[in-house]
Amino acid sequence: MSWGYAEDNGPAKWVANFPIADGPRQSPIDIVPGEASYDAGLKPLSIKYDPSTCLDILNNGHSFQVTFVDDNDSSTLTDGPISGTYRLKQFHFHWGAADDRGSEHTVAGTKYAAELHLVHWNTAYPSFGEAASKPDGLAVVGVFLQVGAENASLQRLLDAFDSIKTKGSQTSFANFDPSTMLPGCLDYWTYDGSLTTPPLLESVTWIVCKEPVSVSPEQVGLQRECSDRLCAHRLE
Ligand SMILES: COc1ccc(N2C[C@H](O)c3cc(S(N)(=O)=O)sc3S2(=O)=O)cc1
Ligand SMILES: [Zn+2]
Repeated sequence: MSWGYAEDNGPAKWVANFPIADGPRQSPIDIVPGEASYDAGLKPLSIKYDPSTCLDILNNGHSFQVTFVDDNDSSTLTDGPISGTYRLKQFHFHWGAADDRGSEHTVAGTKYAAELHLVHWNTAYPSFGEAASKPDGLAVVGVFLQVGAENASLQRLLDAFDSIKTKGSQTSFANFDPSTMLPGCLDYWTYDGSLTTPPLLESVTWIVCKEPVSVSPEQVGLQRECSDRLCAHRLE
């Protein structure tokens, strides 16, 4: 039985096959702004994405993932809490069955409708796979999505979701600039954590943006409808 989000293979069961689930730096966490310490040594994030590195969009059975060419430094994350250069590998979303839940991180207990994860790997290591097992190997930028105005950038993704209905399917997806999905203000919370799904590796420097971006109720509905199909395929 592969991992998923159902009763018999969901997060409470992952520790059976991935004992690191009981590790010291597991994500997600509840971010309590009042308890966060201000670090004047932290720099602003420096994000430079090249839309021509956008490759394809795939339905991996748990989410929709947009993958990027990462054989050069065209799309990178630098500064912020990290040192060196991290390359964008992919981004994906987490959402739930209703508008009041879906995000993985919470802010003083508040869940958002969805959460975008932009996954980057440290070029100090030879490859993504190598970096993924190192404590400073990955850096994931998290952006909360809250229900409100329509998000034009997201709409282009949702239109593409229609053509990858079955689990494991993918389709080419070119010239998408993920920085169009970032909030205007890039203030962030940061902590050392892990992948939020198996293999749950404790190799992620989390960088969670304080400002959410908006999605319309219809857009969340569409994503949820797609995810229901994903759920259906999950049960396959
Ligand atoms: C062998 O090492 C591996 C390392 C990573 C992965 N991935 C799959 C994970 O599900 C996963 C979870 C991510 S999240 N929600 O941003 O914390 S990012 C990510 S992944 O695509 O990098 C696969 C193999
Ligand atoms: Zn994620």
